[in-house]
Amino acid sequence: MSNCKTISICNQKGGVTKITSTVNLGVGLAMQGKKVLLVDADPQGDLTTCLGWQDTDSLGITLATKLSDVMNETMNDPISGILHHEEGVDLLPANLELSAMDFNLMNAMSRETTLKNYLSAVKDKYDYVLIDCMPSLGMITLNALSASDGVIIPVQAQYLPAKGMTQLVSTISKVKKYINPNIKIDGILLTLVDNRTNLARSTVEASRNSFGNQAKIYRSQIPIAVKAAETSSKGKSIYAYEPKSTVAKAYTDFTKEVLADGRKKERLHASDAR
Ligand SMILES: Nc1ncnc2c1ncn2[C@@H]1O[C@H](COP(=O)(O)OP(=O)(O)OP(=O)(O)O)[C@@H](O)[C@H]1O
Repeated sequence: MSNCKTISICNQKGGVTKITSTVNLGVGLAMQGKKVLLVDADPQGDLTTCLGWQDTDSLGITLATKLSDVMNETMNDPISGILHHEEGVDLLPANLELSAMDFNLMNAMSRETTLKNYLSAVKDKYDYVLIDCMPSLGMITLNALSASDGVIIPVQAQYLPAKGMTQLVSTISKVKKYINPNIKIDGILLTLVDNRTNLARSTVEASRNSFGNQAKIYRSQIPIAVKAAETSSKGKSIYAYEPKSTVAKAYTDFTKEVLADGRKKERLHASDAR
């Protein structure tokens, strides 16, 4: 059995730092010696451009290619087309071709598990697969959830998207019931936190109160900072761009929490096996 853990970074609300968190968690895990594959599951290809591949249209092989290969049973080399970033993470990129897949998957034999089937061919090469989900709950996101052991939900602390969260939690519950019994919400990551004001502090507290019963809220919070916003145009993680920043420190702490969850799971498996 593969020891790889697959995590979807998911929230159907846009602009909550899904991409930034995927990059910095991924590179953070790689810095701790883990082998990491990032999967861009958004046709906008923003994770791909954020990591430095600006011209996404020129990419010959993307996630769309891999999903088509699974559907048409034409997969020859699952690893081909995976890109290597200089900070030690691999990337399965995306571009606009992925937008057609939401429709194409509708008619596929195992439409919800096509991505899972692809990942099963590459998982043994990685410790973590992180899937950056698009801000909607369509077929591609359903495929991401069906392939995942865990979900991390970045939430902008200043807003209380209670309704959106309810929808997402209910979708994850349905995926668990009908498709993927192993999935669990690993936790909620409070992002874009501005701790300088009383209002911000009280909204973080309110977020804890309103989401705390749905899932764990990570102790680490990602502060709002211009330097973090700048990384998306630099093709780098925050550790390479501004290693001493509060955001780099916050993502390092968050990475440690994610690793600690992984170790807890390993211990549980080991004691189950005894
Ligand atoms: N800690 C931060 N402080 C300030 N700005 C940030 C921070 N992290 C990310 N940003 C900026 O916030 C915006 C949204 O971040 P990001 O693109 O990661 O969100 P997203 O949820 O993936 O968006 P989308 O839903 O469009 O895919 C980007 O412009 C990004 O550069």
